[in-house]
Amino acid sequence: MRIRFTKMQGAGNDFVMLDETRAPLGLTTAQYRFLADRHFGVGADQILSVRPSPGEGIDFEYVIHNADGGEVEQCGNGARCFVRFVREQGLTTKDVVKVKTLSGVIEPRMQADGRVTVDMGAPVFEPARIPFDASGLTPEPHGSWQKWPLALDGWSSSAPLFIAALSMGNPHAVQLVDDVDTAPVLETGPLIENHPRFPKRVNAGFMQLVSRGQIRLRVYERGAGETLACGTGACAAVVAGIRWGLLDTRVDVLTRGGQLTIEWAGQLDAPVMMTGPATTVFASEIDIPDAP
Ligand SMILES: N[C@@H](CCC[C@H](N)C(=O)O)C(=O)O
Repeated sequence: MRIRFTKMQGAGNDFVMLDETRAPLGLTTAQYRFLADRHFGVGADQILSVRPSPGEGIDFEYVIHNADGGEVEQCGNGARCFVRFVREQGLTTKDVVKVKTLSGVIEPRMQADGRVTVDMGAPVFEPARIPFDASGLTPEPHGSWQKWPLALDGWSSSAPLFIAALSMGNPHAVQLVDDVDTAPVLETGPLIENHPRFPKRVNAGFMQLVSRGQIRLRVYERGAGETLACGTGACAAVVAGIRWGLLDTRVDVLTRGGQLTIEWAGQLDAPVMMTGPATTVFASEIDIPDAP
């Protein structure tokens, strides 16, 4: 089957965008994996399939697949690319587009400077809703909140790991590190991602404080490995930093692929606002192997 796609990136987190507004492509897990493959396919961290309106005043629906082919609930950088994609494809002329995702309805908004702002909704802290199995763990107080101890089997360091566990529609474990350049992201990232206390696996964030208004961040993403930026990961890190009393309500997040700005007022039900770039790289067609 030959399909048309658009390659996009947001702060270096890259996407294959598929227009399924006229007809579903019906791709299998193996075909998503093929598209994401950097040697045999197009290459991407995630694949976003844009589908028609599900009604109720919502403009579109989209589904997100990680590079490993698994479907996921939410994607911050993808949400910004989505709004640029539907406008460039002539699917809408709106500046604010309502889209249904697996974790709820979000509203990306085009800004006059070309960046996109997304209301990512309120963070979720209840362990069962992340989901995070906190049974038998005693959290340590930190700022107005807490951090959870996490034992990492298979990691040699004797230093205990303390994390913030929260959901931005998808699960995140955020830890503070002295220096993101020397943090063991590639070594411990897979151990955290697959930790048995996270039954749906987790995105592992490594946050370095620069000031109360700036952090550096690396994220080892569930189902994709380390990416150049993770939008929901940036939201999760800033929320954790604010609740820990370390950050102000507006924070610039420096990732290896670019800068995002995250704002959160601090009330538990307040939405997290994310602003950042979204860029089209190229559009083309590709033959994809028949299913499995
Ligand atoms: N890159 C994304 C997050 C994509 C999904 C994530 N890997 C997960 O499995 O939850 C972002 O920008 O938020």
